[in-house]
Amino acid sequence: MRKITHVAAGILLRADGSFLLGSRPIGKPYAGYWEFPGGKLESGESEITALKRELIEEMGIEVTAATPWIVQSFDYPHASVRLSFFRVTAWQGEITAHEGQEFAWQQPGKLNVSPILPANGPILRGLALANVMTLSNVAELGEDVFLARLKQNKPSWLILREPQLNQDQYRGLAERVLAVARGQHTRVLLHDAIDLATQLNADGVHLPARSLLALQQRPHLDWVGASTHNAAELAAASQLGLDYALLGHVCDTPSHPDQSALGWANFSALLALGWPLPVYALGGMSKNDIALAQEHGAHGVAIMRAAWV
Ligand SMILES: Nc1nc2c([nH]c(=O)n2[C@@H]2O[C@H](COP(=O)(O)OP(=O)(O)OP(=O)(O)O)[C@@H](O)[C@H]2O)c(=O)[nH]1
Ligand SMILES: [Mg+2]
Repeated sequence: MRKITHVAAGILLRADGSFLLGSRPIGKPYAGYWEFPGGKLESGESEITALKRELIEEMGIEVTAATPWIVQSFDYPHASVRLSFFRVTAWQGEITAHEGQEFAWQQPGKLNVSPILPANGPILRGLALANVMTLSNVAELGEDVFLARLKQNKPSWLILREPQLNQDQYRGLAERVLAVARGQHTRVLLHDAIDLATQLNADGVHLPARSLLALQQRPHLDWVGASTHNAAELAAASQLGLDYALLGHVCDTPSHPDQSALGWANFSALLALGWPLPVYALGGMSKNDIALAQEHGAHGVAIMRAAWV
């Protein structure tokens, strides 16, 4: 087996959602390619320590707030790398090119520099995901109130999960929700309905764990995510190349009174295994929990009840 090179890289984020790429200096493998600043762990170093050291060395900034995000493994001709990406939201000092590299702030989905390092494709996709994933709640609100709140709140991502409805009822609801969503930039993921999502040209599908485990390959839809509860399900979602996972439930929630909560310690221990896809904390979450969830390695929070009040 090839030796694995451990790398820590930082995604510097600004409040407007833009992130920083740097060009690889002349003389290194893939010179001129764009990457996230960072570099190899020295022996005995942790990922976060390496990240802080590399960003001082390469660009003269001191990281003051960073949370673990995703872990991507990739085989290059010259090396097998395991890249631990951090979201860096605060730093001190002026960004300065210490190695003759160039820097460019970029918006998710609108890159104006190229080429990007081959391992970084999924990372750029993940950056287009909002830090809140919203789950519908027609079951409790009724359809009229739900549709009114959907127009009012305009969530950027919506999972339409209504297991109490039969197929015909769900299809009717999906058509009405999509009609609203298209006018207001809400992306809609249908729940456990790959064929329907394709027929209605929805933005994607969200799979419950049992469907995730039964799938052999990623459905051909733009966005595909899944609900997970443990390492085996996270591994299945990773292997299929899904775009995100929900992991929970983290705290007790009225929707699953019979299942015991993971708690934050188990949640972060599961995420510390290192997954190549962004993971949302699910179960008893509200927007106030975003920072806490990110400190525990999440991309953000998945919210049901609290999203519609
Ligand atoms: N820094 C960084 N490295 C990446 C990214 N994506 C990616 O595949 N890599 C790979 O990770 C490996 C290590 O990165 P590096 O060349 O920055 O390491 P370093 O700063 O310690 O460089 P040095 O060994 O010349 O001092 C390279 O094989 C590089 O191709 C990325 O986004 N950022
Ligand atoms: Mg480097």
